[in-house]
Amino acid sequence: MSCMPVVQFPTEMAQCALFIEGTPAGTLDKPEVELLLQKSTLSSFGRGEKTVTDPAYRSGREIPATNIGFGELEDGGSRYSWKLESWRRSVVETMFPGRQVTLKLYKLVIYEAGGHFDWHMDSTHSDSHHATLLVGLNTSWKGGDFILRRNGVETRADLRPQRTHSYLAPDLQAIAFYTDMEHRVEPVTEGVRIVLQYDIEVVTGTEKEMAEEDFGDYDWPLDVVSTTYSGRTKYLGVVQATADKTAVEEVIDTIKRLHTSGVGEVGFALQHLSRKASIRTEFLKGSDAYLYDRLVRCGAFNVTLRPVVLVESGDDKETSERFAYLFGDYNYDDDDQDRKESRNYEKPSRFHIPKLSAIEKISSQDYIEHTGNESMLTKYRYFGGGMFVRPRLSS
Ligand SMILES: O=C(O)CCC(=O)C(=O)O
Ligand SMILES: [Fe+2]
Repeated sequence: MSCMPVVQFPTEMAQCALFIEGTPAGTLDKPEVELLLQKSTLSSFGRGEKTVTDPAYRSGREIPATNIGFGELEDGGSRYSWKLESWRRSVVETMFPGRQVTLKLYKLVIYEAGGHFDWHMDSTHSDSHHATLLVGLNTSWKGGDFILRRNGVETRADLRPQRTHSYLAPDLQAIAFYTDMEHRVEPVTEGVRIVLQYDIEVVTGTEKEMAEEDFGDYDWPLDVVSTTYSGRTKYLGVVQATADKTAVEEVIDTIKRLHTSGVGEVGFALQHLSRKASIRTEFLKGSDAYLYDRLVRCGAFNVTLRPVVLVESGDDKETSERFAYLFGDYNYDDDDQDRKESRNYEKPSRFHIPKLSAIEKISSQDYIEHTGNESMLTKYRYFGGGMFVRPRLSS
């Protein structure tokens, strides 16, 4: 098992003060609901390249990050920054081991009775934005469960504060998930549901080196992740959909066998979707990151990542076969710079992709129509990637 696509964790009630446009609006454990409602605007969402409002699809209100401030009620220390750092660590340990990540507040969302948000993947706000963190504030509501879906497996999460012991104050609930996880918010039937939403960004290159100098080394080896995670997760369905060690060893053996039998290159689809520009080793997630790591570490392979496109062989959904081709090789405008630069890269043959693959998902009309919080320019849309494995020539 490796880095997890979703993690839920409790976080102690924080008494840090909340400000909206500079006006005190209570604390995270006692927000001024009326004021928050007053300061909020109707939420829209992305429908392809357009941003629209449609209460049948999404009904809710929001306050953008630029209008939100945090402070301390009590003297000493910086409670909000401590909270933020503890959330960040929880996310790194479980979802991005060995990476440096930052949390950026995106907005505060409010759902009153009737409020809901139908299935979507979150729109991404930069090439390094790879996951979302939600923290439910201490208000009371009924309904409004948060449902995640991956490979057809649905998991339910409740962001209402929860008590671990009758004599303790309830904990706030946080949940983080990769942006390409489909999710929805069920209708709230009573009360008001208020959630802080953060973009989780993966820091790379020189930015990363600077951050490491500042904060020391927070990197955790992949193998501790399963231990860290097992105490926390309820998401068995999702866990099973990620790679396990045995499966990875089998994949390695199979690739070696294919290479020995004369196959020059073995290609397969990445499990996780991202922007085309984010199909890079430093942004690999979940089982993709784990598998890549194993393939490279075993020393026998050269591994490349490429954007791929899905092509179906026939009109009939049941009998047609799905193949992936390198982006640019199949009736596509050949303006992809990466590809031009890799002219000496020999074309791999097309490869099969399984029925439930993520790449198939983004080809569906449903996905094209719903792109999260806002519209997505075509170049920023979710894209499928492929991992291509050649034998490493021994010198
Ligand atoms: O309110 C929530 O739990 C999350 C809402 C959501 O999915 C979104 O705003 O993208
Ligand atoms: Fe979302």
